[in-house]
Amino acid sequence: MDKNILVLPGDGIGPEIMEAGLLVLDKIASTFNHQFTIDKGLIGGHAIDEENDPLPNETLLKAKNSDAVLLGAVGGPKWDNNPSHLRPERGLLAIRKGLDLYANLRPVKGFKQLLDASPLKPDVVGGSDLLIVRELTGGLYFGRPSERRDNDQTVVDTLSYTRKEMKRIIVKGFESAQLRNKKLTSVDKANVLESSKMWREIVEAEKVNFPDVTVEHVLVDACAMKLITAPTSFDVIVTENMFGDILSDEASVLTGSLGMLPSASLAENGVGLYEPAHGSAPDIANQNIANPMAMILSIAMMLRYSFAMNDEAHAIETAVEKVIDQGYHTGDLKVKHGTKLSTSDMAEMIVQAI
Ligand SMILES: NC(=O)c1ccc[n+]([C@@H]2O[C@H](COP(=O)([O-])OP(=O)(O)OC[C@H]3O[C@@H](n4cnc5c(N)ncnc54)[C@H](O)[C@@H]3O)[C@@H](O)[C@H]2O)c1
Ligand SMILES: CC(C)[C@H](C(=O)O)[C@@H](O)C(=O)O
Ligand SMILES: [Mg+2]
Repeated sequence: MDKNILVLPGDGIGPEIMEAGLLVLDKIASTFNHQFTIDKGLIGGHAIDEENDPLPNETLLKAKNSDAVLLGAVGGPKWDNNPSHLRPERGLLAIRKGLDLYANLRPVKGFKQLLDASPLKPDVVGGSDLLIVRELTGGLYFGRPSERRDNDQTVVDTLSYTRKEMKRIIVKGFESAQLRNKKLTSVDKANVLESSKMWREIVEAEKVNFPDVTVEHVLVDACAMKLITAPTSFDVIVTENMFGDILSDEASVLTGSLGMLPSASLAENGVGLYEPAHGSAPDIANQNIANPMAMILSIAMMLRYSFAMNDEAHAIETAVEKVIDQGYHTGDLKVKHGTKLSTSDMAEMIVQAI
């Protein structure tokens, strides 16, 4: 198959993990006889430096005309004091909105060999395997007004959702649960927020269409606690944008590192974007020590969700598992035994395992 992929390496460790990921993609192309044509584009801090725009029009156009988009990460201290329209993160929000990527799937899978990399007890973390389905184009991130008032004495951010926006992500949550272990946890703050009350109503209304799925409602604060005390009680979690952002970083602790969490951002019909759940990790950038596995597993998600290449996706996932089983890891995974590898050596090891 021939596919056109837009690659957006971004900032910080973005280019390093992207290079690692593309080595693996190359190996998939040669092994399975596919042609992946790569075009590159600017986003985030680099785009601000070169085009004075965190998401140049050209990048969005290229993304819309591609078969899928791969993104490294954006952001870094260099741009932290920029005015908000010139922050790298704005580029990320704009491409999510521009492609209508409403559904962000973040699988969290604990590997047996990495149990001791988690600060949590092995008997609590063991067997963790859940999916966070996060709404990605609404809520506080996009609500208007979002501004300072009263001579800088008041600030307003708006949490706004349409019924339609909530329904489509909730349905995605149910469908995802149907494809997994048929248990859906809907996370909200319905004891306080009007948006959450409507969210809960929609979940209740939808559940009749998914009779094989068991549904529970959990308040977000309690969910944060349960995620690290009883992680194996979860299968699929569906939640709004900011709750999903926070819970997914928390859930990464189950895997031993944020560097293990891939993600897929999907539209109703259209191009998907694949990126690690982590950021640009400026503290370890340019040292060839970042963990490339979240990026590599995001590429597997691209193969599965955008190209229906299930065997190819499986080949990557199995290779990652094999390399971990052999005791290889990157420095972020604080395991007691095994061999520590650089970013590029880890990629090479995974390539060899395919
Ligand atoms: N999708 C994205 O592009 C994205 C996501 C989150 C944060 N950010 C941005 O990234 C910048 C840094 O944010 P932050 O420090 O809060 O979060 P971060 O995710 O970049 O880093 C948090 C911690 O995890 C470590 N880490 C993250 N990914 C790693 C990897 N692959 N391998 C090894 N260690 C890894 C970092 O070294 C750091 O100690 C900010 O500008 C933020 O806005 C971007
Ligand atoms: C960088 C930031 C805007 C982004 C988010 O909050 O969505 C990040 O934290 C993520 O999880 O992808
Ligand atoms: Mg985040």
